[in-house]
Amino acid sequence: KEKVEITKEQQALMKIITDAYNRHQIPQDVAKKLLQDQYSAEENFLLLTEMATSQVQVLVEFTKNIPGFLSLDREDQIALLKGSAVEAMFLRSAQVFSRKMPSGHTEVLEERIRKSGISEEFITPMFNFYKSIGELHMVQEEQALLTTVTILTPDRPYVKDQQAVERLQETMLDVLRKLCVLQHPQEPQYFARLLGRLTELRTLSHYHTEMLVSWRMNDHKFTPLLCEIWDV
Ligand SMILES: O=C(NC1CCCCC1)[C@H](C1CCCCC1)n1c(-c2ccc(-n3cccn3)nc2)nc2cc(F)c(F)cc21
Repeated sequence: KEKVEITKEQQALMKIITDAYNRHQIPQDVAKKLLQDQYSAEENFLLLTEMATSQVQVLVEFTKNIPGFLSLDREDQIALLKGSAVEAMFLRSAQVFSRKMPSGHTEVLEERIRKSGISEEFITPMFNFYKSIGELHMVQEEQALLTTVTILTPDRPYVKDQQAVERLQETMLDVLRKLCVLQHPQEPQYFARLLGRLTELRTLSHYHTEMLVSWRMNDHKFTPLLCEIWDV
């Protein structure tokens, strides 16, 4: 039975990433807003575009704290951000949905999102993903590292130096693997389950353009930043 040990530098790396992840929360708590009031499809769409725009800005700040990210080729940094922004947004949405809330709140939140204007066909896969993330009961270090691993995906479109990204991602995967073994000793397959969610996340993210244009309203407006990031 090999003894799993997180080295001093891996400890330091995890602290930098987790602190950065927690520092860059979304300004106002979208869940609280959705629990307070019921909004029209237009208002919900505007809320989504506002939240998504600020999430991209938060993501850019977060990546600056990933050791080694700023040493990557500048254009590759952009390609990684563009390629992971939608996945990072769904991952953060899943983490918001999975937060412990007073009893009954999650049900109200789910109902508000179901009725927000998203077309029916995407509701099930989205909530299946949210619930599968919730079942993992990730600690914040795991959440931060999972987002980092998602950002450092070497095979995003237009990445030139994939090996450099692969080396960074492997560094993060090694820490995440050890953390999973230490945090979930009863579940030797936990790390594999965690990575399996990234496959589910990529599939869900394939729908996002269709989800946007099928939002139950006319004349969908996007911010310039979202036009860059979302293929709309
Ligand atoms: O604001 C949200 N998510 C943000 C984004 C940035 C980071 C923090 C959360 C939305 C929200 C905007 C208002 C209407 C109702 C949905 N949200 C979503 C969501 C829904 C659809 C999409 N789409 C992406 C492409 C097409 N649809 N993205 C996120 N899931 C959520 C889960 C929550 F617990 C939850 F609280 C909100 C959530």
